[in-house]
Amino acid sequence: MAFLLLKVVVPGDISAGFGFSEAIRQEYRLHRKSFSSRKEGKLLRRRRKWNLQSLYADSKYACVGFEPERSMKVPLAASLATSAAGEVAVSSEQKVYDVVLKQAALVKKQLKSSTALEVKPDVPVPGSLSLLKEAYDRCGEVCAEYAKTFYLGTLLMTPERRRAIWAIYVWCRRTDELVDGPNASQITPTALDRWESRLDDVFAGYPYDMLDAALSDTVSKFPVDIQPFRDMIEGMRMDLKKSRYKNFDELYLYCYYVAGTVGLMSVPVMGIAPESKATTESVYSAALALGIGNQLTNILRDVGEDARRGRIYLPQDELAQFGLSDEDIFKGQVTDRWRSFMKNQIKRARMFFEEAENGVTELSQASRWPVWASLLLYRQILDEIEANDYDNFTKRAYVSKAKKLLALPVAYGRSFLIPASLRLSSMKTE
Ligand SMILES: CC(C)=CCC/C(C)=C/CC/C(C)=C/CC/C(C)=C/[C@@H]1[C@@H](COP(=O)(O)OP(=O)(O)O)[C@]1(C)CC/C=C(\C)CC/C=C(\C)CCC=C(C)C
Repeated sequence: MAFLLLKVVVPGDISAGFGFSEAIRQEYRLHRKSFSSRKEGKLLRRRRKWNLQSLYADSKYACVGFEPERSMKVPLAASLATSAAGEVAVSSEQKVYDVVLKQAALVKKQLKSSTALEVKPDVPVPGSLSLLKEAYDRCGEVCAEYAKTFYLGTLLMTPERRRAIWAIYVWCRRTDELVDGPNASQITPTALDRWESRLDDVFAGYPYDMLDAALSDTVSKFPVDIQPFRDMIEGMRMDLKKSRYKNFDELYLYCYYVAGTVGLMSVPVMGIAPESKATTESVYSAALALGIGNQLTNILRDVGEDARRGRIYLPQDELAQFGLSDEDIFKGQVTDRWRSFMKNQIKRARMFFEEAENGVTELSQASRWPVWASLLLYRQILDEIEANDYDNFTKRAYVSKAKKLLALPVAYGRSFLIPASLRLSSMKTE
């Protein structure tokens, strides 16, 4: 299958610093509060910006509880830092947050321009409807083959949303296969450029094959923007040329590219609950957080496997803070230093999941189950790493079938929770 996908794609060629400072806590609370009402959204956004400006002076990754490097403790304007060479550097979080704002604005614009998030009807061209159905069915099959639990979860969604999510899933999977599949060694930056121009064609309504046709149809019906798709390809480019991450800022950007983007692609399809009072950008931020949490977990689970491929995704400066080096990772011994380092990494990943939780309740009810399932199951991998006494060098943490089965009804139950924005606003008026 992977080979088939590849053939289609490239035809022809082939703290110590983890203290949770008061300033960070405030920003974190403020961010959570932004679920309280759309009306408050504008003000909170302005305050969030302001907070980011002030917080960036002494902290980055406000929601992450990560203490800044000392060199960042200088007044910065809107998270802009001036490098020694005089260039203005924008933090990864700010860059990514700008994408979140842009995505949220796009959806709001579409909402205003009449049709709301209603699915546009199929235009009946003789013969094309059955072809399209076949294309979507094929996407469903791929999804069921690669991600059974997730596939099951999508069955509760409305048929239009379900098939659109399958189409997005398949595009993501194919993109990932380019750099992670069996033929990854043959992938060049040029092949990725070609994949990106093919993506342009998909968005312009000129699909290359059946699976693309499903995505073409999806993006014509839902307010899905091309940017997160482009960014995912950028993440794959990054993976081709980079095997070390200096600090969390670099890792955060990578995680956004390869996983945060999935959240941004999915929300316009999943839809926000009509009764939700959350701001659109807060829901997007939560979606981003879930993607980042998933990817961080993925990285923590696969430390040994990645090291055997010569890759270390863990932030180098944080490893050094715990007296660890690349050599220690390659040796793969579970020492007390490693345990302490891992405890902090796990804590950070959990904070992203926690940030995502309120957002899930804001999604349209029928879309929540697969998202809860994904959150609960992926987060449990962190518990399994702990249960393995942090040996992620020789053991692959996994969630047993029994635990998976147990998580599904829990996820189902949670999908009936009322949106956090309603809970919080009713708490305020009581
Ligand atoms: C309901 C749901 C989970 C929807 C997302 C569906 C979708 C389009 C998934 C695409 C996933 C994919 C193939 C991404 C390619 C890049 C990649 C491989 C990312 C890693 C995923 C897991 O990979 P893999 O299958 O290889 O893992 P295993 O080794 O088998 O464990 C990632 C770790 C990231 C995936 C990111 C998400 C699933 C983000 C989900 C976020 C949302 C759906 C937003 C929800 C909304 C709110 C408001 C919280």
